[in-house]
Amino acid sequence: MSWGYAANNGPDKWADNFPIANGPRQSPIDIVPGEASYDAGLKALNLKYDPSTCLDILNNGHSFQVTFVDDNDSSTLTDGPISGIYRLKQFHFHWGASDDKGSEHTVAGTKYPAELHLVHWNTKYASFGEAASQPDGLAVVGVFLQIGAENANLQKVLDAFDVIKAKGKQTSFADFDPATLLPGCLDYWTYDGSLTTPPLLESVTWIVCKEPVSVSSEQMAKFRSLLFSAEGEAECCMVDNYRPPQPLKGRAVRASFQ
Ligand SMILES: NS(=O)(=O)c1c2ccccc2cc2ccccc12
Ligand SMILES: [Zn+2]
Repeated sequence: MSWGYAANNGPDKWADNFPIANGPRQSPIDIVPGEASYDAGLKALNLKYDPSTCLDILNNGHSFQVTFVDDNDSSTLTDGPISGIYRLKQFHFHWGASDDKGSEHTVAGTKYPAELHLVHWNTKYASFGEAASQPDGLAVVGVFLQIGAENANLQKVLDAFDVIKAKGKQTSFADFDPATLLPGCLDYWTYDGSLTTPPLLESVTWIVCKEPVSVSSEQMAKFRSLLFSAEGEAECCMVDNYRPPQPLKGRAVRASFQ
């Protein structure tokens, strides 16, 4: 039985096969703005993405992801809370069965309907896979989605869903600029954490933007048209693919803004 988000293989069961699920730096967390400490030493995020590195879009059975060519420094994250150069590998989302839940991080208990994750790896390591096992190997930028106006940039991604409805489906996806999914203001909270899905490796510097971007309720319905299940299996809607907040265990959450 592989991991998932159902009652029999979901977040409460992950520790059975991945004991790190109860580790000291697990993600996501509830971010309490009043308890975050402003750090004047934190630099502004420097995200430089090249749309020509966009490769394909895949339904991996847990979410969908847009993958990028990462054999050069065309699409990178630098500055912010990290040192060195981190390359963009993929982005994906987490969302709920209804608009009142879906994000992984929460803000003083507030859940957003969805959360975007832009996954980057530290080029001091030879590959993504090697970086994923290092405490400073990965950096994920999280962006909350809130219900509002239709997001025309996001729509380009949603328009590809019809051909990746089932688990394992993949199609080419070119010339997409993920920077168009970022909020205008890049103020952020940052803390040391983990992948929010098995293997839950504690190798992620989390960078969570304070400002959400908009998504319409109709667009949220489109997210929910994807399937966890593969072709030929009983159809299972891809919804509620989020891990709930985990214990902070003494970690500091820093803010790049006052
Ligand atoms: N939710 S997540 O960003 O932790 C995450 C990854 C994070 C770092 C590296 C690889 C990751 C792959 C994921 C694949 C599916 C869902 C979340 C994933
Ligand atoms: Zn994620």
